[in-house]
Order: sequence, then structure tokens, then C-alpha cells
Amino acid sequence: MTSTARPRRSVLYMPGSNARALEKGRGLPADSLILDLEDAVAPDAKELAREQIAAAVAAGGYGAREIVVRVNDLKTPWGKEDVKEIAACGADAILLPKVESAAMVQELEALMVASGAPEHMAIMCMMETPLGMLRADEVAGSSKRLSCLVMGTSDLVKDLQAAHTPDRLPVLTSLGLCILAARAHGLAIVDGVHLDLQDDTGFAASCVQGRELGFDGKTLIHPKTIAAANEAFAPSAEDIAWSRKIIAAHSEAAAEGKGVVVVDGKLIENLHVESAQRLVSMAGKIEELAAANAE
Ligand SMILES: CC(C)(COP(=O)(O)OP(=O)(O)OC[C@H]1O[C@@H](n2cnc3c(N)ncnc32)[C@H](O)[C@@H]1OP(=O)(O)O)[C@@H](O)C(=O)NCCC(=O)NCCSC(=O)C[C@H](O)C(=O)O
Ligand SMILES: [Mg+2]
Repeated sequence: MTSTARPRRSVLYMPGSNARALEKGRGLPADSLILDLEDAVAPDAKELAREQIAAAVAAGGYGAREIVVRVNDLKTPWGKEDVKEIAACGADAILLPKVESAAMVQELEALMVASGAPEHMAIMCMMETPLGMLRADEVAGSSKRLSCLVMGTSDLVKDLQAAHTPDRLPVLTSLGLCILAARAHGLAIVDGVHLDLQDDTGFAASCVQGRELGFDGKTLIHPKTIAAANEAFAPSAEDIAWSRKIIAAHSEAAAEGKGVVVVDGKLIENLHVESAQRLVSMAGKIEELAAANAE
């Protein structure tokens, strides 16, 4: 497994065919960028998009943002060429769409290796079909290169013949299955997109729901939503202060040979300390990322 514990609060899609967006990505405060060759790119623009993405990533300038390239399904006329071109361009990860089996991930990995992908290049999987949901555990355990699952709720709603509702009840089972699979295999997982760019309230509610469900962050389609996602998925100042307080209190109790301690009326055990340590560590990584991108 590659390192999964990095900030992925805001994960912005940008069409690889849109040169302006690729340029703009160098200055946006998103934690990760998905440079897209799949659904955001029309068939007759696929080759241009591939060239533009490879050139933009090779040219650099994206700071410490995670650079992910979404390739086309390997069964399409473009998928295999996408991987050959992208594998050694300097991107951090390749994102495979509509993943439904371990075999699909392993086919990608073999192609990446044959195309000169460095060992640290990760694989991410789009989880967006009914079969993918039913095989989430198999997919999540399919490769040591796998770092993150990415929910594709638009394709999922279409294939389920369901509806986009504010409470997202029609997709909750699917979200839960993928979160279970990701965490069981030590992977990161980010939530699907909110399609209505004028619905700030609905977007904020879906961020809160995503965070409460356990997602690390949210995929986005427009830069104007980055700040809200960054805030929603970052530990609050209050959470950080509380975490530091219980880490210190538990450490003092441990020095006296005690396994538990009560802080402000709440029982604190080792499991709470582990969560607190993860939260404080993530807060530090968010600060480091911001500092690195400001350089
Ligand atoms: C939705 C958009 C087509 C809107 O674009 P536009 O009309 O250009 O928006 P604005 O005029 O408001 O843009 C303002 C400036 O921001 C830049 N911009 C806009 N979007 C992006 C972006 N995604 N990345 C980078 N920069 C962006 C514009 O260039 C303007 O800049 P400036 O020139 O300085 O004024 C557009 O937002 C867009 O294309 N979004 C991405 C759509 C996309 O990628 N869709 C596919 C992914 S979603 C998906 O497939 C999920 C999954 O598979 C599933 O099934 O659920
Ligand atoms: Mg999709």
C-alpha cells in the first residue's frame, strides 16, 4: 500500500482538454487535482487532452498538490495509450474509472510497470457501478499501489436508476460499502461530486454528511467550492485543542500506570488517543501542504 495519509479535503476535476484549467490548477488551493481524460473530454479531443496533460505535468509548477490523471477505461480505444503516455510523466497517481474487479486493477498495474511508471506512482479506483459496489472489498485489496477510492456518484445514480436527493439516501448503502472496504484495507476514500454549482447550502450539507460518514474529502467540479471543502474536511481549531488535551492527559495517566482517564467528564481510552493523534497529525500535514504551495 502506498502512503494514504495525506490531505485530500478538496479533489478538483479538470478536463485535460481545457488548457486554461490545467494552468489555473497550479495556483488553486485544492489538495489534489484530477486531470481528466475520461468523461469530461469529448472523443475527438482525447488525444489533445492526453498531450496537454503529459506536457503540463512534466512542466511542473503544481507545488505539493497531489496530481492524479484519470485515464479512459482500458477497453476503450484510448485507455491503454493514456496509461503509456501518463505512466512516466511525473503524476502521483493514475485513476481508473468504473472499476469492478481486482483483475481490472492488476491489468492497469501491469501496463503501468511496462510503461515505466515509478514504484511510488499510486493507483486510485473510481467506484461508480453496481458491480463495483458489490466487489468493493475485492477491489480495495487488489494492489499494494492502491492509495485511494474515489466515489463516482453520478454514474452510480444513473446505473442504479436512482435519484439525486439532498439526503443522498439512494446511495448511502453504496457509500457505506466503499467506506468499509477502504478502511478495511487501509485506503483513503473521497466522496462524489455535488452537481449543482448554484446550491451552496446543499454543497455544504453534503460535505458535512461526507465527513460524518468517514470520507477524507470530496471531489469537486469547480474551483469556487474548494474553500468550503477544505474547511469542512479539516480538523477545527476546537478539535485540535481537544485532541492535544486528551493526548496529554492520557500520557500523564499512563505514566501513573493507568489505562484510562476522565477529561472534562468524558472517559478517554487508548482508542480516543489514537483518533486524536491522527487528527493532530493531519492538521500538521495540512499546514505543511499550505506552506509548500505558498513557496
Ligand atoms: C462546469 C464547468 C464547465 C464550468 O466552467 P466555466 O464556465 O469556465 O466556469 P467559470 O466561468 O465559472 O470559471 C471561472 C474560472 O475558473 C476556471 N475553472 C472552472 N472550472 C475549473 C476546473 N474544474 N478546474 C480549473 N479551473 C476551472 C475557469 O477557467 C475560469 O478561469 P478564469 O479564466 O481565470 O476566469 C467547469 O467548471 C468544468 O469543466 N468543471 C469540471 C467538469 C468535470 O471535470 N467533469 C467530469 C468530472 S465529474 C465526474 O465525472 C464524476 C464521476 O465520474 C461520477 O460518475 O460521478
Ligand atoms: Mg463517472
